Amino acid sequence: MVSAFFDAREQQQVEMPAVGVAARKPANTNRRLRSAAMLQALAAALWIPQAGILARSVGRLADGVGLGDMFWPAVFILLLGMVKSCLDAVGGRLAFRAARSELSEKRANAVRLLARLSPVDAGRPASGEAASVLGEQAELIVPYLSRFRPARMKASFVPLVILACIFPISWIAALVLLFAAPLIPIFMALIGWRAQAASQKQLIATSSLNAFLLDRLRGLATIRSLDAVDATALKLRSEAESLRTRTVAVLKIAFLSSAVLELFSALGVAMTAVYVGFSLLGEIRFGAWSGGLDLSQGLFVLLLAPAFFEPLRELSAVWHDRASGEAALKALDGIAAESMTLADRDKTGKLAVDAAFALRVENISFRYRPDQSPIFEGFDLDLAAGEHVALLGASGTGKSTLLSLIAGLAPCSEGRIIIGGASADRGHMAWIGQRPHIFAGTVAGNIALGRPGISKTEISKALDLAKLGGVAKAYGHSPLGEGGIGLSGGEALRLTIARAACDPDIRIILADEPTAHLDAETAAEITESLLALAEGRTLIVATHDPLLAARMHRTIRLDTEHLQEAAE
Ligand SMILES: Nc1ncnc2c1ncn2[C@@H]1O[C@H](COP(=O)(O)OP(=O)(O)OP(=O)(O)O)[C@@H](O)[C@H]1O
Repeated sequence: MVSAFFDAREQQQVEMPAVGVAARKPANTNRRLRSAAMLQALAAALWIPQAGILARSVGRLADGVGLGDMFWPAVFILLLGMVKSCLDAVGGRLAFRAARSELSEKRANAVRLLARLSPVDAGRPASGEAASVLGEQAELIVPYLSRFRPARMKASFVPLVILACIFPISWIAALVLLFAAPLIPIFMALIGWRAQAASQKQLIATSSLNAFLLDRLRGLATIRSLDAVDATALKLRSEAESLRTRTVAVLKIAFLSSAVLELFSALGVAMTAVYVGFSLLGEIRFGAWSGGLDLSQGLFVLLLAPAFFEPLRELSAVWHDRASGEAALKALDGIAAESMTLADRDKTGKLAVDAAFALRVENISFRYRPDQSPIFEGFDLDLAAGEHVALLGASGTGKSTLLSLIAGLAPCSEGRIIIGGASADRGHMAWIGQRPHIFAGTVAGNIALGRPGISKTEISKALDLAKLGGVAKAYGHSPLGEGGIGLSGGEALRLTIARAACDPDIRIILADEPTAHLDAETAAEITESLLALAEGRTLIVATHDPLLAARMHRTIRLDTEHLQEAAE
């Protein structure tokens, strides 16, 4: 078996919580994000009445009104300031919460889809890449939703309101702002296209560096033994260098967009200030409906001019959030796209759980990739309940593939597999693979695997059946190393047999070359343990071992050209 090296039960346990998380539907995130953005835009627009009161008060002071008359205007400005801060804070908080709940939903969905992926699919995303997208890159969605979206709404609403307030006072000031403003979005859009492409490349580089690193760390022993450390280090360096280049490219674009915006907003404000200044000095007598600007009007226009550009500057500051956020959303949504998924199996309660299961493979066809020649085409197989069968055949004839299809680790393109009279879920099957995963933990913990209702007595019975008592005694409460360090290949296999022996619901045992790479004595012991486990259960073994095959009720030869069945 190429990659389905884990216990089918473990796969199912991983799948369950993810489905549970996805089932909790958060409240309408888009609606919450819109309300948050509106609150923040309203807060920004409150500067207009503040500026109006301030300009009018200064004008009245210049006209000789006493300071005592400034009390109520000052109170209003203060009150408006407080309301503005509150609205901004509430809007920010709401946006952040909505963004986080959207992220959680997207993550749960991606995890659910990942858990549905077939472990025999060579095209599934690398673990490092999936971890990077889920853990690191997904976080970029939060600033995109909580900062960019409100900033975009502010930028499309506040400048228009300010323009509508300036226009009745001075059409020329409004015109200056109107001409300066569109240049900003045009340049930002031009830069934005490049920014998004650069961000996407940077995220891909991050994912591939993570995937590369994890893969090479797993194969460190092989790399050392083949003296390929230097070559691997060089490759790692070149991957890191490519990530550095792409990160710098993203930063360059971010700086460029800020520079463009600052330039145009500074020009717009400066031109307005020049006009207002000369107008107040009486040098310019056009552009205002009333002939010239008075101090209050001039000040009002001057106070609003920077506020006109402020939302656009804010938008520019978070512009790169959009590029990285959209790239992260795309990565998260596409992480499990176009991959082979596990076969759909009904979880039926009608199965007779106190008996072994019969198995019927009906006219199945299967290939891993569309460009590959079929491994099975119109293939049939019938197994009686409790029957023990060996699958024989030259390497590559599809023995492991057939076991995977029966386990539901990949879907058949045609035909069906009927187990116990129905489509059974994987909970009733045990997978004894060549490369069982052993977790860092005690022997007993590795057998129980946290499954509820497994008592100490059952574990000790399972240890006896798998002839693993000696090892468990020697380790006691000391943990095994990660990946089964401390166990021999044969002992690791026995541990898998013990795991299955603890589960009373197991009705079908699928064993993929359980005696491969073992010496004759250990192979014979494993065979005995396997037969003891399979008592009263249906057993299918893919093997090249004639001694193991001879102990089965029946052997079935899989050949590429034809299927030959030999009676026992
Ligand atoms: N995950 C996979 N993706 C694509 N092709 C695969 C995959 N796993 C196996 N194959 C191909 O499918 C064919 C059948 O492989 P399979 O592992 O089922 O053979 P097998 O009879 O179990 O071989 P062996 O006795 O060497 O274990 C082979 O040609 C193999 O290259």
